[in-house]
Amino acid sequence: VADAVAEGGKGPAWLDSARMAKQETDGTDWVHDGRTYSAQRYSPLTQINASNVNQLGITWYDELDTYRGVEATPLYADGVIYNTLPWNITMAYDARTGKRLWTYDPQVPREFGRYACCEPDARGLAMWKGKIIINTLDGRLIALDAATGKPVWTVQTFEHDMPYTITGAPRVFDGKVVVGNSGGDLGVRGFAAAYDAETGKKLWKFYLTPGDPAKGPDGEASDSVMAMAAKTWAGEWWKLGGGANPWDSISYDPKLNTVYIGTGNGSPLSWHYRSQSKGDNLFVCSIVAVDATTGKYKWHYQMVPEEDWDFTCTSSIVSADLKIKGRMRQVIMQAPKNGFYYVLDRKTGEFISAEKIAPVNWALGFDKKGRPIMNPAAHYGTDPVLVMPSAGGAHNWFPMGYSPRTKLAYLPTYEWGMVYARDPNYQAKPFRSNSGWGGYTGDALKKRIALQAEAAKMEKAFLTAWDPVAQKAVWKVPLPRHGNGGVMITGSDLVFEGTTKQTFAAFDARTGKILWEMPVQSAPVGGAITYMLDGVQYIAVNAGWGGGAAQVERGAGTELPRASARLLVFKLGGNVQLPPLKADEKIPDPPPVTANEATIARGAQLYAQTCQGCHGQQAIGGVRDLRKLTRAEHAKFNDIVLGGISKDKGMASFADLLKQDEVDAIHAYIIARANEDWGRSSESAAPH
Ligand SMILES: O=C(O)c1cc(C(=O)O)c2c(n1)C(=O)C(=O)c1cc(C(=O)O)[nH]c1-2
Ligand SMILES: [Ca+2]
Repeated sequence: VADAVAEGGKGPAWLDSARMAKQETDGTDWVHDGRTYSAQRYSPLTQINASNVNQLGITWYDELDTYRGVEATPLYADGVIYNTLPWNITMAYDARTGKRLWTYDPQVPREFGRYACCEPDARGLAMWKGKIIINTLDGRLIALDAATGKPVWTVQTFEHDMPYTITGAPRVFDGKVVVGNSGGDLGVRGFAAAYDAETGKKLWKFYLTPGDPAKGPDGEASDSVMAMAAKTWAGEWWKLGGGANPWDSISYDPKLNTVYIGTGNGSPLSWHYRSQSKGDNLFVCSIVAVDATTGKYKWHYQMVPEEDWDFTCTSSIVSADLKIKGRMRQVIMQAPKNGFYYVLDRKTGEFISAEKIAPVNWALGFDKKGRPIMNPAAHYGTDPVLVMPSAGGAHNWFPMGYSPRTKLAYLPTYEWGMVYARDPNYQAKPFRSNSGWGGYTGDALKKRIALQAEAAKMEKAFLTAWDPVAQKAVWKVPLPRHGNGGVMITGSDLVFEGTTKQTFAAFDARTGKILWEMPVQSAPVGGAITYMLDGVQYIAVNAGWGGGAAQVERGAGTELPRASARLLVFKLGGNVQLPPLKADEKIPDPPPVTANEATIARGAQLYAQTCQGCHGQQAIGGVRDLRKLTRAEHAKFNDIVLGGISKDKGMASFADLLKQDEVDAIHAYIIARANEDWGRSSESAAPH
């Protein structure tokens, strides 16, 4: 890459602290997940603006050859775009031509796909001093030579004694790579760890739930902090690990030398089964601040004590300096799944304010210290309860942004509720989905269906502009359905977002007026980036619908026919057309239903626990719509599920998890679903 040489001639993607600091005012590059350490996803570039954005068009695109969700925010430096896909397949592009310079496939063993709740996604990558740094679903952290894509060092960040995965981006903070992990919905012990970006040497590890007290200090967690946390738990929580996985946002303040770790739900998800309905369960659904050098605890703020709903405080953690009540405050802001927008002092962790971004009923308000006043009625028993928002979140991982010009935050919001009840027959199973929910029958099932129908009536989705000082929405643009993408904001006051209409759009940051919108055949869900090359401003985004929101849409039968994922690059006057969308494949003649109803019902339950993460609720859509299996594929069902013959396509054998009669029940369920929807195309499938 002849001209891909940074200032100082140190080679491509030569990012160091000095160049990182320059990003604050210089919009040429996009070198960090959230662009700068403040993670505002704001670029000062103004060449593309309200007067010309209607001329924006595609200048090149690349076929990414996957129907899985592409959630990554790409990076750009020195004429090269870096991108990462499901299974952590990573590539570099010549940004002038769109030609791939290298592709690195870390060969993630496909059986790890089953431990990813919401597809084997990768939300991003990092760079440091000529290296591109990725993590992998199976827990490796790999530094690649930015020029060649060849590994320079590799470390393993966890053992495989529990079903850990990684989907979040690694971040480099002044030479330290900080990584989190996932698995809170299955049962693991969440932690964050830091490594030296140049050598891969481990620097620190911070556990986010306490371990088995009988085992004493585990050598890596701070004893006094873990002792404090252990007091907030009951029972034998450590058996499933406790959860609190930092599966998305981890942020940093260089001046305070502080890393902010956003943590997820507990394992199991039900507070009753996790901790006997006792205690706050630190550090579940919290932001934990640690010293960047040592990993030592500084402070924490727990957004959801007594977590019971798969609320998650892993969403974007954005820093800004705000004038609040006449005083400049250094804050961090987060809109986690739980429906509130939080503003905290990033030095002390002091709670400044929180306000609802969507209907909420699990909390009734906040006390003086910022502890939520819990609504006891939202803690469900075996009788179903409608809780707002839902496990999908009023705002999930879709990147939030903040403009220092408009002083507004921008984020996709979602109004909905979900019916929760405890499964009376729950048995913890390692390496499986462990919610402790469901198992409804009889009257409980009837009540659940009625309550969920009520919740469906209030379903709304928006792009929301939020004033974090006044704590109120300034404008909201209604969008169809859940799962709208992350945002990117420019110095010309444009907000870019991918929508569930399968468009990429620009909004006026001050009014929400839509200024430009282009159909792109798949909803871009991750964050877009913008950069300057040869005096021209470009915008790049992955259009690859998928992830947790897509599962819900599939279950509701509202997923649109779409193209395989693409990296799209736009500029003013770009005039490249996408090829026409292929006609939707109809459900072919399925084998007849021969199983009895009980077997099909059992198959439905096993399907929900084991298959729907990739193949969609109700067997609709997903990476392969199983209603569309051919007769020949049906005949090979066992060889695929137990024999692993489709391993190369990402479908590893489930022989260690499923017995023959279970596979037969799942197969019976899929055949029943195919017969129900036979002759329809995916978008017209009836919801159940
Ligand atoms: O508790 C966890 O460890 C965990 C992990 C992940 C993940 O890694 O993708 C998600 C969630 N939880 C989750 O609750 C959730 O809603 C979710 C959505 C998505 C996605 O990629 O769309 N991932 C995850
Ligand atoms: Ca979760």
